[in-house]
Amino acid sequence: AYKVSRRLRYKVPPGPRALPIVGNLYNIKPVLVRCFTEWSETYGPIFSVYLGSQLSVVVNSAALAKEVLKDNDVQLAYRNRTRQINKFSKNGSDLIWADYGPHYVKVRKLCTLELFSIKRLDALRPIREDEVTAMVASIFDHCTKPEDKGKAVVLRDYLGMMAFLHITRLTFGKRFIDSNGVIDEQGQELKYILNNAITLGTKKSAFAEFLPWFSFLFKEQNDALAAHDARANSFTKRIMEEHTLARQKTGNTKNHFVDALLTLQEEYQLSDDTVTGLLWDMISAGMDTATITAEWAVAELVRNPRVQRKVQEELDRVVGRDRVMTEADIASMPYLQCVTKECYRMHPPTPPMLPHKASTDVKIGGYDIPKGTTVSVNVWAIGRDPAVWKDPLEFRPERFQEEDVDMKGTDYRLLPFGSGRRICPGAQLAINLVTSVLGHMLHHFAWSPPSAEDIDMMEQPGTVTYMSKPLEAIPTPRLPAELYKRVAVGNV
Ligand code: HEM
Repeated sequence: AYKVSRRLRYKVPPGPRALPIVGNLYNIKPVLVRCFTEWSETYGPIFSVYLGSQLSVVVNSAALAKEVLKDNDVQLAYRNRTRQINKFSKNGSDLIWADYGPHYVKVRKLCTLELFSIKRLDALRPIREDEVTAMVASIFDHCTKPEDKGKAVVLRDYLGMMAFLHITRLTFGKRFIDSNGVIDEQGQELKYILNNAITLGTKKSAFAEFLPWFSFLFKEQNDALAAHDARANSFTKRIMEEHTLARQKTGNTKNHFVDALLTLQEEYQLSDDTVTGLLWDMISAGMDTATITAEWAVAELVRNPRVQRKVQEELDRVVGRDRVMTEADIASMPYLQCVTKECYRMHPPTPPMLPHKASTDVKIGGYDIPKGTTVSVNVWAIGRDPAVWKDPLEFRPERFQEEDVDMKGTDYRLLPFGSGRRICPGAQLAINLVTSVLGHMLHHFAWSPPSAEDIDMMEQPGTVTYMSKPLEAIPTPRLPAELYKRVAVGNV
């Protein structure tokens, strides 16, 4: 009766037929962005989809993205927390899962002014360069072994390790790897926690969130979540204690996030749950995203040798062949920056973004969006929309030389980091890291495909867009051997 009365009161966007109880869980295809893009061709640029009984609205055009992220920014700045996420995030006491309100505003201010300030990003640059050059060194070691010469490497292995070491170092202030290159005991524990979080999110009990009839699975889920929480908390507590001790001993405050948060805890009146939640937010938001973008970028460059050569010409002109590039060189390499942008256009790593939730009734595209509805922006579809991009399926960085399009939230055609008050606070950090990774990879190596077969450019199922098949490519060194050393930094 409630549903019927709601249906009569509201004119919600059209969408695929939803069954009772399961909604559209029965006909959602595994690669979410492709499924949503197909549905937008059938039902229009705004459509409804039911995850169980939860109404979700997906928008698929730049004009509608503006309505969501600008015109109704405040009203759509809540988050939808499932029971499981509520537990993980301690009822949204972090940033990612907090509803918009005084807590959110305070924590967001802390992120903008303190964690992601230009000064701090600059102070943390040596960590980025250290990890990128360490990755280059290990690819070089591998591909120059006589038995591996000319063979393809699985790039994700290297990118994943670099991203793991970078984000954990940035957040927890430690490199969890010993002098033999083996992940130490604490690092193994961290890896376990991260993998377990993914497992918990994909277990059958996670579906119980959408299907109340399966709530008997909650018991199993609750136990697993409590055990996970205890391990993650004890890990974080130990790291925090180590840092507090080191600070007391040396009197020095380091630049990484754990030290920053502990020293600002009183000033910003942050609970322990918020400090812990913020640390894990940075790890979960900042790890896969960089790996995904860099892997797609190299895949595009292997498929487009013309573009690869053009970047290498720019690198040789600006950096030369007798030194290693640094982030400071990026400003002088406009074509490399266009390549990064083109990759974010075609392969945004979190394409339906994080769903926003309506805190009140709003109207989008002339339709009613009742309070409590979740709203997603399909930035993958927008980045490939022929109405706004010429030849959208062609990887052509030159389009950004012809027209400068901002990718940090002011142009609704290109929104890899979202826009408005919930825009990704790590956007500049991510752009710096990915551009630096690409620059180093192309300066140090020429990349070629392992066979004449075209690379599989399909996405993996899920909400983040990993390549369905990890990229394999052959690296051929192009600089003198002494330039392949890790540029290690000490205590940042
Ligand atoms: C390629 C890299 C990245 C991409 C494409 C990306 C993209 C996004 C997107 C689309 C959102 C959701 C925006 C919204 O809800 O409207 C987001 C949120 C967020 N990102 Fe990123 N991100 C990246 C890297 C990072 C990094 C490196 C960090 C931190 C170290 C980070 C931290 C966050 C946080 C904390 C939020 C939640 C913001 C909020 O809810 O207010 N991200 N990101």
